[in-house]
Amino acid sequence: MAMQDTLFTRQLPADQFREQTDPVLQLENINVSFDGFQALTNLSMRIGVGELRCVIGPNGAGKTTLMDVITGKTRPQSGQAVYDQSVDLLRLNSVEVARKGIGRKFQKPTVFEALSVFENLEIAQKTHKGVWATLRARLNSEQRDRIDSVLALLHLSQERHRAAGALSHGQKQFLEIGMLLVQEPHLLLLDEPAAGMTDAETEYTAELFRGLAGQHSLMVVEHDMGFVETIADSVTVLHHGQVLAEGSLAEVQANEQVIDVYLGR
Ligand SMILES: Nc1ncnc2c1ncn2[C@@H]1O[C@H](COP(=O)(O)OP(=O)(O)OP(=O)(O)O)[C@@H](O)[C@H]1O
Repeated sequence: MAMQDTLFTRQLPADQFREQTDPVLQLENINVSFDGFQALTNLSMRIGVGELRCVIGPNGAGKTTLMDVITGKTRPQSGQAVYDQSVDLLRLNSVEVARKGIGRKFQKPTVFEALSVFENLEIAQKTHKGVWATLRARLNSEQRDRIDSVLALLHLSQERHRAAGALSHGQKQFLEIGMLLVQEPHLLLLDEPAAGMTDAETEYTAELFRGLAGQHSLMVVEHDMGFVETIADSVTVLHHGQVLAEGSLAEVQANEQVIDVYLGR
């Protein structure tokens, strides 16, 4: 069995009937305003099962607000957000959203610096299951195997006993992705994952995401167009809180409005 297979989200009985075209996430006419400022306007988009979607757009376009809505941090004034075709995300808080299988990585890595790499993954795995009380309990072999595969996948096996604070910036970013993967998410939201990485780390991140897609659905917010070009199945361009264009990378790159507001001539 390939390592990637062992990382597959535990299948639900219904999964065998699902197609990649089934939406894992459906947003319909989302509106968010802050004190009268309209941050998202009638925003609709859907992400398919196993799809790798990049979201691009100028500063202030609403990319972070979009992720905040999906993860229960910001409540829209109106609209619908349905996960996995049945879960109404707008009724859930951030913790409940995470438990449903939506993992989010913020731009700045937030690992526990004083703990080892392994302990960071262990805590992520245990707290996800809501078992703070049993934090001292030993991991079962399945959990340990999963941590080992995640360490290998992220090229962190050699660092397992090192304090997370001693890792390079790029390695911390990988560790944080690992902290999501041990929770077996269906949908991963990643905010500028390649920011501050070396060229080699960026290249490996691209390879990693390509490997994760198919087994997980990914929404990647990214400014680095080179990175977007290497990973994107499909791209959504946001502008002034609205979807300006959506399609394959080639399609959005050829779109005159996208060139004007974002890519430049
Ligand atoms: N809590 C808030 N209160 C008021 N305005 C906000 C709030 N959060 C976001 N905004 C505004 O909403 C708009 C969209 O912001 P958002 O952070 O979603 O954009 P972004 O596309 O993520 O930008 P960047 O690429 O700079 O991260 C911005 O004009 C921002 O100033």
